Amino acid sequence: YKNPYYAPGRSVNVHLFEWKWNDIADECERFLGPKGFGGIQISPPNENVVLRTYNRPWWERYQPISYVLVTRSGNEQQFADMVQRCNAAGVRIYVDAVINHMTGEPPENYGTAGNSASYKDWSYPAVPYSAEDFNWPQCGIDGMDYVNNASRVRNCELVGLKDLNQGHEHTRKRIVDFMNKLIDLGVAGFRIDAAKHMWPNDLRIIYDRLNNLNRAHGFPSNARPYIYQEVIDYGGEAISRNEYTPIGAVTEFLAGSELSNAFRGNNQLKWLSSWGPQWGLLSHGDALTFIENHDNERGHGGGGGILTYKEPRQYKGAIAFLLAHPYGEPQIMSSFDFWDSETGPPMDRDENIISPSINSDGTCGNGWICQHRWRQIYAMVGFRNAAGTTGLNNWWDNGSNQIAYCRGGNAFIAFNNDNWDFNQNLQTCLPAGTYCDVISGDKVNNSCRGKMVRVGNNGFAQIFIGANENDMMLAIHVGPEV
Ligand SMILES: O=C(NCCCOc1c(-c2ccc(O)c(O)c2)oc2cc(O)cc(O)c2c1=O)[C@@H]1CCCN1C(=O)/C=C/c1ccc(O)c(O)c1
Ligand SMILES: [Ca+2]
Repeated sequence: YKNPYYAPGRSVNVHLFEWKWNDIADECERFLGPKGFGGIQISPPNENVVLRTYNRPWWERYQPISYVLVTRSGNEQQFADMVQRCNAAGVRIYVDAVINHMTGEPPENYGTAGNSASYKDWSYPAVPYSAEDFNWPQCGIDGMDYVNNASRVRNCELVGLKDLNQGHEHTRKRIVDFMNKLIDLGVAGFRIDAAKHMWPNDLRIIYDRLNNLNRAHGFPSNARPYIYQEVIDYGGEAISRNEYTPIGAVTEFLAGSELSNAFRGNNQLKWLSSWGPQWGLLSHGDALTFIENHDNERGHGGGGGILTYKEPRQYKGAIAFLLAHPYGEPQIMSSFDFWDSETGPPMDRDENIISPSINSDGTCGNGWICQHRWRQIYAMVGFRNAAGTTGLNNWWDNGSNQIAYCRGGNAFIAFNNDNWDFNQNLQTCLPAGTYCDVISGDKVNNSCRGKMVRVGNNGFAQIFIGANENDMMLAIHVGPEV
């Protein structure tokens, strides 16, 4: 359950938050495939409640009405078409699975597929779920439960959302059928939303009933779905992410909080020489790493001070470090612009999601940020692919915020977060030759749009990063990006 089954040579997952299936399929063929992305996390594909009263907040997609595959992102046929086209382009699809709960008791009682629910009777007829499928007695999780009552965190309601009982056979069957349908359509795995709120043993039983990945989509035989479990755990709670690592990978929130802290300048970059489990992070094979996610980029997913696209220079630096370092399975966020913690995706007056527009320089418009299309970010996807399975070697630092390291003999990166120039003759570990710094400009048929770096026969090169340059890092690597 810990293998993403990326196509050969690919290594990075991008969360295309709230994108429509048709737009994702197009993006796989026109950008993500060619640029060497490994996979996409998509928004929950199952019917969610229509929260018109709150002006369609982003979190309505985390309030299920049924497992019917119709949302504002598209219908089942468009979903199947997206998976088929993305797999054909070498890009995997991971589904955000909301299986801890259904809706609460919002003013509306119908969903994006037009199905209704009657909350008073605990009835969700389009699944179908009834009272027996939920945890009793009805109770609410309060703040203190997170600290000292693990059972209530699992068996009580998260912000009033009706809490399913994954220990009940019928409920399990409905969940397993939902996930197996997606596997048979060709997806490579799942993000398990709110995993902290479900018993690990119930989850294990559910995972073990999932089908092997569909070989018609290019997966090897007996390939188990990739499972990464959302467990928000900064320490100090009754529930530990270590309860979930035996059954799948886990979202490592400390990666984002620690790298945000370091690249904000609150911790010297030199300390990152020991980055990984020595920092208290999960072991390598268990960790899905990221800077920010769809929840904490809005500032209330805990951890505070997480870097987002709103602070581009430090943000790009932190992402470059995350992607350049061998630790973890990294995921990057691709957001729409927001100005408060509720804002939903860009929509027209009929509340349909508006597609991203693609500008002539390759960036997005129509309210979409498309971080994955920022040169400094997609360049680091190519860097990580080129680094492959190599480790980290030849670490160098200046004792404060200038650092550099190699990935085997394949790649070299340097960072300057001090306020004076980085100007050093360093070992790049690369074969002699001329390389383009992929951060400062694209490499276009063997000429550099940005800086050029000349590596001598001994692997050394003069590395310069001015303190006031647009970006704080310089990255060079061998071979193709894909
Ligand atoms: O103020 C809110 N929520 C209370 C604070 C955040 O608590 C939530 C957590 C949560 C937060 C911190 C934890 O340590 C934890 O164990 C759980 O996970 C969720 C997962 C869901 O599928 C749906 C939800 O409504 C939530 C949620 O409200 C607003 C209004 C309702 C939705 N919401 C939100 O803020 C929605 C947040 C949300 C939605 C989806 C997610 O995957 C997520 O991580 C957070
Ligand atoms: Ca629960």
